[in-house]
Amino acid sequence: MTNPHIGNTGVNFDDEESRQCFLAGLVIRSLSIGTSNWRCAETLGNYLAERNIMGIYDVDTRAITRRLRQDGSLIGVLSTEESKSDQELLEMSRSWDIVGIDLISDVSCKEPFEWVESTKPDWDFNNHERNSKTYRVIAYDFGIKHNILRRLASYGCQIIVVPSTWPASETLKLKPDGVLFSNGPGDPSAVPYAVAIVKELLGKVPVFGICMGHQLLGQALGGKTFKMKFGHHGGNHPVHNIQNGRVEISAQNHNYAVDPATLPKGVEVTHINLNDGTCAGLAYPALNVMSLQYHPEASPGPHDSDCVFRDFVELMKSVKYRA
Ligand SMILES: NC(=O)CC[C@H](N)C(=O)O
Repeated sequence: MTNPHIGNTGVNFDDEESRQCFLAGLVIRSLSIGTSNWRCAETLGNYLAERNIMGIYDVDTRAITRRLRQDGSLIGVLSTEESKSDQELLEMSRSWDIVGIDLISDVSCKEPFEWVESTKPDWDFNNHERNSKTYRVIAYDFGIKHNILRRLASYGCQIIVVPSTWPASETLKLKPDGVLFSNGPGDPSAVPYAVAIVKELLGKVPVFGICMGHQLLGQALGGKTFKMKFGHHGGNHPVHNIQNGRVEISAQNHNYAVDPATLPKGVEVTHINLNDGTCAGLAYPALNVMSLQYHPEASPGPHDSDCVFRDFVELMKSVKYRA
């Protein structure tokens, strides 16, 4: 965390975004000595300890951030074994790399399940123009954030979540109006089985990709993804939505991006990250494809991108009534 003071609001369970905390470790500058928030259910320290997640404080995280901005992402090691020599720690760091590793399999659900919960009315920030029709959506879980499912449900979707390896043929048997490819950790080139599923569904049903889902779509359309110097991580990334000319302030968390120069003709770049000009969204109207590189469902920050869920519903609607 770059913010120096962490833990002052504690942790609440309503804000958890997956069935389990998949964090490997947390590095912060200073841990708040007290918690004060009306939603707080537990302190950050206890939350991590109960889940056996390593956390370290009193680290100059801003110095680390400056180093990473200069050199690009680096591998670090966190250990509780004080007996390890510097040499052993260096060897540990060299034994792991994010590139080429399938991080999806461990976090994806193992069986399909139905999702019904929508955003609680008190928290819903955009309940006008709601679609009353119900659209059936199959959501591929590559590490899906629950708020994506809540937002889809709030926009009138009936959702079945399926594992990352769920065959395209089984999805089509469920006669969906649309398919969502979720966010998920790691290198999109390390999961060719997922790209193959996406490819098989292209053109057969409207699809929406978010983050990892967007990268898998990029590859399925014939494009390439690449690892960025240090990625995009934060709640305030400006994005130019080319379709309506607006700038959206968005939440982003990814290390890879789609290289638009590698995409075939007909694929449109719909969104651009204004910090570095990278591709932040795609559309391929001929195949009813749309995708975003960032998190339209993220609600701790601005809600500028929430309307993309309505766009997906509109896409499903237009295909349904054309058929
Ligand atoms: N948030 C995500 O889905 C991350 C996307 C991808 N795995 C990356 O790190 O680039």
